[in-house]
Amino acid sequence: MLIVDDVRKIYRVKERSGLFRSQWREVEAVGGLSFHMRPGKIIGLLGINGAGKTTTIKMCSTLLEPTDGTITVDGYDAVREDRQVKALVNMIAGGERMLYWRLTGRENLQYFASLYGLFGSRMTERIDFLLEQVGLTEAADTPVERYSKGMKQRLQIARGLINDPKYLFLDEPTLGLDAPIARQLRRHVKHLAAEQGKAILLTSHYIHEVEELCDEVFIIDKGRLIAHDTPAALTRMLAHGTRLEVEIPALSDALQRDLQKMVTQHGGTWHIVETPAQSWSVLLQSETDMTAPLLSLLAAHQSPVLQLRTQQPSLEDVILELAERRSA
Ligand SMILES: Nc1ncnc2c1ncn2[C@@H]1O[C@H](COP(=O)(O)OP(=O)(O)OP(=O)(O)O)[C@@H](O)[C@H]1O
Repeated sequence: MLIVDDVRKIYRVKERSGLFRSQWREVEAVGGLSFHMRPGKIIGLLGINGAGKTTTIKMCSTLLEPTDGTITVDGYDAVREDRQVKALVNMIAGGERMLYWRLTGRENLQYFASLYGLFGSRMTERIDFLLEQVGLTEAADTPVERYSKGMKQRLQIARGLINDPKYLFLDEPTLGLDAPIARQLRRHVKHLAAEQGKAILLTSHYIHEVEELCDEVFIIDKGRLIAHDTPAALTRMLAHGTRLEVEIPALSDALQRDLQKMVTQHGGTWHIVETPAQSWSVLLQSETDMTAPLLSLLAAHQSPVLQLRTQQPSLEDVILELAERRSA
């Protein structure tokens, strides 16, 4: 298990305070964060304001030392026993950092393998296996500068798996990827956890991605934990109300007046979302379910219902609600 226990990180930043003077200012990037990573589980780290996600990942992967608190990985201390910890962890960042463009995919992997002390036939076997796993066997000997975005991202995955880490950190892994490639990558991440038992920590600005992949979500604001649960429980706990979208062929003044009356009685709101040719689409929001009164109102106006959809609140609504509360 990877255990982050009450970890703080303070950066010291030098700032000019006059023409010839400068002074040090402290920035608390992470302030007393605790969580666990377990085999086969994917946890999501979602941030609100300058949350400290990247700093946390860097501390867990031994690239930065915490100012306070401890990180232990299978019993090894991430600061004192960083060599043992390095063998157990790895990080995959989105974008195109960390790859050497002039080298081929295989050469890139050979370089990173050598950093982990892998040489000879063990290295060749591992690289062949990973190239196969990410579907780059054919392109293995092509320079990376000729790879597409999706191929570079798959090579990043192979790079992050070179030491067969038990704990894997994915920092914005789908950043800038086209939808089909991002979907393929999400499938791969699920597979790594479910089939290979990797413990995965994911940060992403795409909240639907976190919702789809993560067993648990930690929401942090300015380096502090403000909510932690499964995506479903967080959604139930925080996002209130229901949304109804109804499509009708006509929206008379009389119907608009009665709709307004009904919505006011339920303490809700309504507005027209789109007006495709020959129909009207209306979105209604309230704390209580308005389906039954809406249908009887439409029946009273002899208005056919072309479509009726109920939208449940999403994790995205939860994050927006939390962000609003915290800036209020
Ligand atoms: N090297 C550094 N020196 C000083 N301050 C830093 C440094 N790195 C990060 N910070 C500050 O620490 C805070 C947390 O930064 P961090 O990059 O960890 O957050 P993040 O959640 O990953 O942000 P984002 O989602 O914008 O990438 C921010 O206020 C940032 O300005």
